[in-house]
Amino acid sequence: MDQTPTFQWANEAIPLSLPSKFILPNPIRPDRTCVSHLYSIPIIDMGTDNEAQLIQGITSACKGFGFFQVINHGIPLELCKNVLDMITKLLHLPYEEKSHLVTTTHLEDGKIFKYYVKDQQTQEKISMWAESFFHTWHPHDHGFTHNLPNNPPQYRSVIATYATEVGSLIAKLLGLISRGLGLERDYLKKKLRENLSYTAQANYYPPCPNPELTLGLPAHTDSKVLTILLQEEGVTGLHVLKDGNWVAVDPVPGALVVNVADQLQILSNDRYKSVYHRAVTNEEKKRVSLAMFVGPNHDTVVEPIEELIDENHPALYRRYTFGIGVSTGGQGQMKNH
Ligand SMILES: O=C(O)CCC(=O)C(=O)O
Ligand SMILES: [Fe+2]
Repeated sequence: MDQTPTFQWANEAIPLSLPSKFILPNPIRPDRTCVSHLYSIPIIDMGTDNEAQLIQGITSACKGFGFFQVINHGIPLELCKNVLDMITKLLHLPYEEKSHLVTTTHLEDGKIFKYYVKDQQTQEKISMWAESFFHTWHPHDHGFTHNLPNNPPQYRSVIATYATEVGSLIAKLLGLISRGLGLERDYLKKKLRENLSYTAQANYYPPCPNPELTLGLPAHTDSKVLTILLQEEGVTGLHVLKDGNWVAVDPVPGALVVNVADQLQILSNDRYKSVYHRAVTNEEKKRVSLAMFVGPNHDTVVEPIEELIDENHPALYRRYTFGIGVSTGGQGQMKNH
């Protein structure tokens, strides 16, 4: 039984100083790493009529940053707000009411998990200052909502509506990304056998007494194909690695953050990069985000796209079956979704 001071479930009072089990070793503390304000990730207007320009913008963002924000994406902003509100309500429930959802098993469907990293020297687990609610989803088959909590009462219906909207956005983005790679619009969809797997992670970062000593999520890349991240406005927490510096991704009102994940890097034979990112915490404000991941199915074969390989661009990855090739790493450590 873990006797160290409890984390801070979202609804608990914040302690005056950070309990030791959250304190990261020096080299990976966020205050030790440089945060650059020289760059910001590209903002792409999905509402444009100029598709050639849209494809060009997405292509250059996938090559340069591996991240971009989309505006005029077609998902009602009111719905996005409701999603973040539902997540906040869920994680604000008294611990007794949500304890049945809490797990120590990584990636359990419909469960709340707390990430940790292992101290390289002592092998001790260091907890992240966050709660993450993980579940599967599907754009059309809303049966997945039975694995979601029924309190708050609208949680299931709000996430179901959002899932359909995000599904359409993903379909559109996969088409534009395919075109940007010089391929037919439905290439990636077909390559992934139209048989995609969908997972989601809602993250809640309570205010933290010493944000310089801990993280909300450690540096990681996402393991699927594409991630669509909805983040709360008015508080910055996401950092993206660019040329060795961390770049803060300030929320743009109404925008969603899109990032290339590992399988798209492999499919594109490294034309596009799956980039390290992390979440930092904040002294005054809580922060909420929802990452919607789309990836290959367990039995889908992944390999660099044939059309992108020639003498000058030899295949950089071997062919493998997604469910076998993906290493989950240590339980609860990042590489995860
Ligand atoms: O909260 C964030 O901004 C980052 C979330 C994230 O990277 C993830 O859930 O994989
Ligand atoms: Fe991530």
